Amino acid sequence: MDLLKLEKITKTVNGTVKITGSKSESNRLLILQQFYSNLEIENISNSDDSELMQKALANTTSKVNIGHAGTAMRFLTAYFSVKENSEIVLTGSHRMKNRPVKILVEALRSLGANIEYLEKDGYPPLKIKGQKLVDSFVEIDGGVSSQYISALLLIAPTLQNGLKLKFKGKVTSIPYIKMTLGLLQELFIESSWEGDTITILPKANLETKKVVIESDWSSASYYYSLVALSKNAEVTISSYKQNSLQGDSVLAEIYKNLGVETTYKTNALVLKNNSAINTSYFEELNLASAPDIAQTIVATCFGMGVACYLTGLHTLKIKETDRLVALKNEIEKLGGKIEITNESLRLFPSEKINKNIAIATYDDHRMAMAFAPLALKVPIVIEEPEVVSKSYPTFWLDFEKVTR
Ligand SMILES: O=C(O)C1=C[C@@H](OP(=O)(O)O)[C@@H](O)[C@H](O)C1
Ligand SMILES: C=C(OP(=O)(O)O)C(=O)O
Repeated sequence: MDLLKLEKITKTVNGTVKITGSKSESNRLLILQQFYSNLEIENISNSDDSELMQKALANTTSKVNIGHAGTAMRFLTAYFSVKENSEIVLTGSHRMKNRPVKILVEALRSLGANIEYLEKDGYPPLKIKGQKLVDSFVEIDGGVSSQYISALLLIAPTLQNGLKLKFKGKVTSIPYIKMTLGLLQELFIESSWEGDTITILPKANLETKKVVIESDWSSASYYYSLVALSKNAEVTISSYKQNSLQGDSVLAEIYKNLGVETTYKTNALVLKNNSAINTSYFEELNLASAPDIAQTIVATCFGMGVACYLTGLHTLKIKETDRLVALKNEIEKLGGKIEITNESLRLFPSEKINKNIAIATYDDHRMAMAFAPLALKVPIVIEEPEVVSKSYPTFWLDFEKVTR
């Protein structure tokens, strides 16, 4: 097993880092580029998930393997369903074969798609025969993963009559749906969201258009954590926009309560530690809109000895790993006290952190990156550190740059 031993960081965290483009925006725009070939994209993410997406779209064989990339799996299921005269087997890693796609497959089938399960009912691998979908109304459960909704919205403008999508029940991870609508809007595709229904109008062609992708906000979370855990720290990260399409930009507000001040300076974020902590903010924090930063927040709060009660975590169990269980296991190894349910997590304040603990990462990039900043408190070991490449391949180089 590969291990990365991180000595205790003694330096004040300081430096400048350029972070790759948002993987969520990249994977949406890559799909849209297939439909609108004069769309130009700049600052595409260099993450494994976006590289796998590009490879899949360029594929000329009968099988595509998208590894651990959830967005690629879901968006490509919709994409291959409308790619006329194509026939493809879409598969992924062992974990991907256990991440559900039934809600999306049923919605696509109701629009006329031809999709078959090759192993377990409701899960990849899928055999997809692409064809013209004639229907333009779909009803879908929005409470399990917003990726199913985004997948449908991405193909919607190519359908003859566009799409009316009606939600059954609650909707989760809403900012990701808004991101999809925001990108469609940038391509002059008209949409509306009224009550429980999203309507997308058809669009056949696009005038030449360039979109510059903002850097990844989920990746920024690890710098927020480093700055929160290090007095006098100052880190500049680029390139960010003042009006982000990424819901994880809520980090600026959340970490303000952990003593991190964010300033925008010509496309960059300057993060400074001002030690002004507001522990009551964490008495109940609902993360249904920003599930990917839950691990970072738990690790920061643990390192700072701040109690937190996080709710809205119902999607964490079906991500790269069951993130609730993974967090419980690793925080307990470090000597912390933590309780979990299927949708919430309670961390108790702790003063002591065990040294030289090997953190298991469960094929989950965010477990590795979220726990690394704890090296500011104790020497710590990260197992299988290369997992970071799923979203942030140069993470360890950048981490080194600001901490050593
Ligand atoms: O649409 C997207 O780009 C994403 C949506 C979220 O998933 P869920 O909607 O399943 O929570 C998020 O966790 C994932 O990392 C990326
Ligand atoms: C959940 C994530 O990704 P995905 O669902 O796209 O695999 C993530 O990046 O944290």
